[in-house]
Amino acid sequence: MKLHIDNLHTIAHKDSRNIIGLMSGTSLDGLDVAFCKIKGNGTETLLKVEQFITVPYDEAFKEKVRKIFAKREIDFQDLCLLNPYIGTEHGKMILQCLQNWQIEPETVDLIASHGQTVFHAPKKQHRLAEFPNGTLQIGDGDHIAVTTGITTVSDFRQKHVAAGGEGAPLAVYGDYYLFSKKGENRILLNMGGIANFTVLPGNMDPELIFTTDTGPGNTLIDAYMRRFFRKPYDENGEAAAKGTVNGILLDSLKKIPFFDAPFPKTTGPEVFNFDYVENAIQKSKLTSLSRNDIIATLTQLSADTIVTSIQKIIDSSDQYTVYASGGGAHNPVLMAAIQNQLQHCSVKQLEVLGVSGDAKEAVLFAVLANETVAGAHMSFGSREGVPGITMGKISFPG
Ligand SMILES: Nc1ncnc2c1ncn2[C@@H]1O[C@H](COP(=O)(O)OP(=O)(O)OP(=O)(O)O)[C@@H](O)[C@H]1O
Ligand SMILES: CC(=O)N[C@H]1[C@@H]2OC[C@@H](O2)[C@@H](O)[C@@H]1O[C@H](C)C(=O)O
Repeated sequence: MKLHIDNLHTIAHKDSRNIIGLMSGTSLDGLDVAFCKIKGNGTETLLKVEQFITVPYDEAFKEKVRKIFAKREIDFQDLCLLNPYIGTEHGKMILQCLQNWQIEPETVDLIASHGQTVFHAPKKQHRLAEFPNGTLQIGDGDHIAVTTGITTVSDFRQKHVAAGGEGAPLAVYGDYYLFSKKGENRILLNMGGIANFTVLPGNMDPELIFTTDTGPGNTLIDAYMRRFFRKPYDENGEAAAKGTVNGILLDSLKKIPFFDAPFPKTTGPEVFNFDYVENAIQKSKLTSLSRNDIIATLTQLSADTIVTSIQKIIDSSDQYTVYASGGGAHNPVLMAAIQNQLQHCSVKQLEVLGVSGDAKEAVLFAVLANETVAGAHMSFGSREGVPGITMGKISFPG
């Protein structure tokens, strides 16, 4: 019975660990799989991303998840069944990736699985005094471990909540360990379904790092593209570029409690969804607005709320470099709208730091699992939203 613990002990003491990081984000585009070699831990972490792929979800898979995704009312059986189903499917996808990459499963030390967020309910959003922050990720780790035969670390967000956080953003830990640079003030901006950023001051003081979600990244654009253009997203911002931003709709979209709530804060498609946009359109009496104008306005909303959030946090006299990642970094209209408003910052792609912006979140979970097995205690001081903890639950395959 000691066997698994002995194995884990060996992994913890290895010079270099092979860890597969997995992320299935709010965009539901697919499973991001990053095969990483990681040495050291904490600020001494050395990372090499050996392989990366997004395994696309087929429509049937997406439909199954959408039945319960970010919904207040669901069929409880769907939730119960999807938890093992997603875990097993993710396990099978990993085995296929390993086969394609000609990597023997036995050489993988750990899988680090985020799972699929199905509901995110921070206290600031649910406002039920007797309940804490809540967040739920499914795609059970035991099923991944048994399917692949590889020890799996999963369900990272619960510890963050237990330690007083909202369960997100967790990127801040990976950002600090991998991308902090003495002498350069950095902002790591990720634009997935939801956008978030981490402020990494050039003095490396962990007490001064900061992170928050800002609101929509691509989730609203995607929802509108799906409904009206029958496309999964606005490829290269083409629809946005053909439209004109409507100021009245933009103002109406900004009038929700999330944008007035104090930082740090987190959110999800429970708030930023099709109905929220429809309500704003109805309230502004703009029902005949062209579809391209709506996409242009939604793109501007993402840019404005990202920029406003950054401006509220950093000192305008400080120079920052912004490193953008996530699918939104591929949208030139969104990127230009951000750069135009952040004149004193230079906005670059994360790739210039040697890590693919698409792989960043999957890599993050590999780094977090590395901390779970080999990390020492890190203190981030009293900064809200960044408790000094390790995260994740360990599932043995046998
Ligand atoms: N070429 C492109 N042009 C415009 N948008 C793009 C492009 N490529 C990807 N995207 C956008 O990026 C989205 C996927 O981003 P990403 O994979 O970072 O999100 P996610 O990880 O699912 O979300 P989150 O980080 O919120 O959990 C797509 O749904 C699309 O909106
Ligand atoms: C609850 C949840 O899944 N949140 C995601 C989501 O997607 C982006 C943003 O909202 C972020 O806060 C988080 O993911 C990243 C990986 C994070 O925790 O940093």
